Amino acid sequence: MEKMKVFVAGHRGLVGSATMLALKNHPDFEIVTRTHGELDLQDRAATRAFFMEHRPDHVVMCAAKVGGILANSKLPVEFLHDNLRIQLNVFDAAREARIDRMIFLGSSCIYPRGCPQPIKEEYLLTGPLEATNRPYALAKIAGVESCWASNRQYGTRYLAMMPTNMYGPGDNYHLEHSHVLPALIRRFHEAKVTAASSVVVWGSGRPRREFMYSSDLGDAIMFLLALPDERFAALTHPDVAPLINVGVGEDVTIREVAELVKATVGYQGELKFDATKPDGTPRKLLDVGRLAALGWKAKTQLAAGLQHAYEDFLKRHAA
Ligand SMILES: NC(=O)C1=CN([C@@H]2O[C@H](COP(=O)(O)OP(=O)(O)OC[C@H]3O[C@@H](n4cnc5c(N)ncnc54)[C@H](OP(=O)(O)O)[C@@H]3O)[C@@H](O)[C@H]2O)C=CC1
Ligand SMILES: C[C@H]1O[C@H](OP(=O)(O)OP(=O)(O)OC[C@H]2O[C@@H](n3cnc4c(=O)[nH]c(N)nc43)[C@H](O)[C@@H]2O)[C@@H](O)[C@@H](O)C1=O
Repeated sequence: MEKMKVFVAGHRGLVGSATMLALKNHPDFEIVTRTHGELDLQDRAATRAFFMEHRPDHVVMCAAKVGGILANSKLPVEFLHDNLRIQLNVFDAAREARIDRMIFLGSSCIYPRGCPQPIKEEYLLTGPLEATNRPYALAKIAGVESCWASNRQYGTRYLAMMPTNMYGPGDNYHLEHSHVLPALIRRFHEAKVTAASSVVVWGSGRPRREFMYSSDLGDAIMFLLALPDERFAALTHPDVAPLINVGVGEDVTIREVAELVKATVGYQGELKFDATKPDGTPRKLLDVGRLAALGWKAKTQLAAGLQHAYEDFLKRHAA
């Protein structure tokens, strides 16, 4: 059987590297990658040339401008425009190169701030968005519509996956710009090393988040890539929004997860909540029934995932 050529865009990021790990030894796939330095997806002509030359059978679109709550709040123009530009270039090039299948990565923040929980795919565009990440969410919603419009107009099979908050090996551990878990892993670790008496946790500690270990997302992407054609086609039928949630099905408060990170790192001091920092959306627990009905479920428990993530942090940053 001929191998399926898959372009993993953003293969060195948190999600892209987990996707690479899941695909690596699969005999049915030939993987194509380009680093950001080799191919800037904001460069329209270069993106087009790459797609026309390589004509992959499938694209896994993990390349994006990504960051935590503060990065999103401070750089709204970049989070909107960079993501829109990358997406327009990739979707247009994919159309010209007649790419039939794509998995586009969105995020659970595309759903309305106040929507019922757990969040079903059909709640998209039923209410106002959370202000701290509205520009990013709007870019991602445009990506969902690009998938759907292309499926309707050109008969493609483009699917948008909406993952919950991710963490795992190779995460961004920047103290200001990263997501909550890598930031807390680093802050608790540094507090342990310096014997600091307390660690700052942003916001009130009351928001709830659902956290998924990145290798589980790699596994879910692999599962969808390997679905038989007719089952993948059912998810991308032009009459249905091509949207599928991916998460673990349960959430915790930020205070609870901070306590878990503290225990994982082995820090003995106190937590101090910084109310000057934004809480963001109060809750965004995904309904993962659609993916479960296909036969996929996340495997990694939060405590075990945090342990692996901390070990990875130690290896990369604290040697
Ligand atoms: N992390 C999370 O909690 C979540 C992530 N997601 C989604 O998953 C996807 C991947 O996120 P994640 O892996 O965390 O993000 P990362 O920031 O870890 O990785 C993003 C990747 O995209 C690459 N990239 C960025 N801009 C360009 C560009 N102009 N041209 C080429 N490559 C580019 C980056 O390369 P470089 O670093 O060299 O710039 C990097 O390899 C995103 O779509 C995100 O929305 C969804 C939900 C949660
Ligand atoms: C994946 C997702 O990620 C972002 O949305 P978010 O879920 O709000 O992400 P976050 O991880 O930054 O924060 C989660 C919660 O945690 C609290 N918190 C405590 N202490 C720290 C801390 O030290 N750093 C950070 N970043 N947050 C902290 C923080 O105040 C908030 O209440 C968007 O990019 C969005 O677009 C998106 O898709």
